[in-house]
Amino acid sequence: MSVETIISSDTFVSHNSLNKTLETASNYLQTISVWKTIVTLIVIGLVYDQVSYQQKKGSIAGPKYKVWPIIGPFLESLDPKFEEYKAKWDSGDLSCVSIFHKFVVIASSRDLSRKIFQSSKYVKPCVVDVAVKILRPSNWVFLDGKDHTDYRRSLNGLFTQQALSQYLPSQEVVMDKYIDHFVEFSKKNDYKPQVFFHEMREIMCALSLKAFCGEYITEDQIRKVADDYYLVTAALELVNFPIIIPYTKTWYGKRVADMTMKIFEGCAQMAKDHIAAGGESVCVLDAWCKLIHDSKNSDSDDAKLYHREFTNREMSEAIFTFLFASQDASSSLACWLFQIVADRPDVLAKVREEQLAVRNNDPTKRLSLDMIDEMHYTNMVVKETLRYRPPVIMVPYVVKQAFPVTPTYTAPKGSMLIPTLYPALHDPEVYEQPDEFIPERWVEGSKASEGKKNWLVFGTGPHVCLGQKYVMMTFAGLLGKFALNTNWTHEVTPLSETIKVFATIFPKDDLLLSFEKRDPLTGESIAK
Ligand code: HEM
Repeated sequence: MSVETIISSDTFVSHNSLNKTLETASNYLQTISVWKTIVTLIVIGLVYDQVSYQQKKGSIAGPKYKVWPIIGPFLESLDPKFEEYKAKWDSGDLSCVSIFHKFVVIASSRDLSRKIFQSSKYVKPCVVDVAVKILRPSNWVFLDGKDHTDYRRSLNGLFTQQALSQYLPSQEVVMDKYIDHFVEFSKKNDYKPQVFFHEMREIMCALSLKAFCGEYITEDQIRKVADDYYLVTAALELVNFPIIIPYTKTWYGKRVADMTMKIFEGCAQMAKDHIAAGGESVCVLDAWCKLIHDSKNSDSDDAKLYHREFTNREMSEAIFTFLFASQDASSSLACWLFQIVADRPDVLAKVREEQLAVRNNDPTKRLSLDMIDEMHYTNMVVKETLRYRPPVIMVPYVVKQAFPVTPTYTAPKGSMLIPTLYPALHDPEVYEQPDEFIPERWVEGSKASEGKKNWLVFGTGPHVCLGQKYVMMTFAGLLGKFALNTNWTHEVTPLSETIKVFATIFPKDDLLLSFEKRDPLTGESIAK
């Protein structure tokens, strides 16, 4: 047989077998049904999902496998439980969970949390997709890096001691109004304790709106925003549909946000006119317009921040972020503060004693920043409430580029990285008996007051809370006035100390209270 014959017969044989193979494959392909293809794709998807999870998880704590493929613990995340979060924090300094395609890393030690807050090169605040639509893409809160730092500098001036003291008189008017309202509300229920969760949200909203917009916002507008604002919170929950479909939560939320920003736009114009006419500054919008106005005659670096036009729309968007940032956290603090103090008559007695002392026994004396600075014990009570029940327990950030969080773990780009606040604020090394409420732990020079690294209530780093001084001032003033002018009772239920997570944290029984008017000098309840 010639070489050619061998080659050609071999070729013939291989052609023959190739044809057979193709035929068999084609027959096979014809026999497999669509569902088999789907099953195969699903299996590939599941395997990919598990492998990708293992790769991202590396050595940190977390479920060995995604127990619920693809969705992960999505169903649990719809109804988050504080105890489940706590178990997660206790499972390791870094732990993880994967929901759908989102890989989430949770940092629960003080130092890792601080590191994340301060690593703006690697992370930025994580906002739910729909937030951009509700708060609008042009909103300053979505700025990052230097743009964010510069914008923040222009807002810092609105929350200095001097600026805050201007807002206090109109805030005090709101406090007086709500003292009467809480008493009236209680009277209608024969002074039997009833749910005060909604009333606390309302007073917080009214206080903020007065501080932000002063007299430019009407009582009706305040009531409307206070009534509807919860729809914005619901629309911005971590788990929500990213597209706005009519008559869904996000649609209602956007409507309320637009309505509120429209009101703020009008207020911004009124503030501009008022300051241009030489008017006094009494609210955040005034203070902002005044800074812009005064900067015209200066070339300092700070003044240059205001050398451009701030449109009414831009100002309204910023004011909306203040309301958005403050409403849930402040309502949470208000609920815990009124509950905790009512349950501890010794604490309330000390607050009352101090309140009379700082007013030289004249309970009609109006609030001032100097007076609030003298309320050492009252301030400690507010601070201890923030430590004991920090309104914000975690702050979600997103990883911009692979982030070596520890020498052995790098958080992948695109993952969610969550520094926690609660564990640092319950660290037994800094706070003895961390689960006890002890205002005295904050006396000057104490371990707690020196442990500044643990004080993460307001975050730290470039995004640290803009309103922290405002919070301390408002709550010391508020607690003082209620302590002097009302006797309030709290009905303790088995759920009072159980923590409910709704963006921030609240007592699970929604806070059952009743208020009576009190004579500030004798302590007697005033005629019903
Ligand atoms: C008890 C009340 C409050 C608590 C516990 C609280 C807590 C926080 C926390 C934890 C952050 C994130 C910080 C970070 O990422 O490092 C934050 C950010 C912020 N807070 Fe507050 N906050 C409160 C009230 C307020 C109020 C009353 C305002 C405004 C008047 C406000 C304005 C802001 C703003 C604008 C940011 C974002 C800052 C930025 O991205 O640069 N907060 N807050």
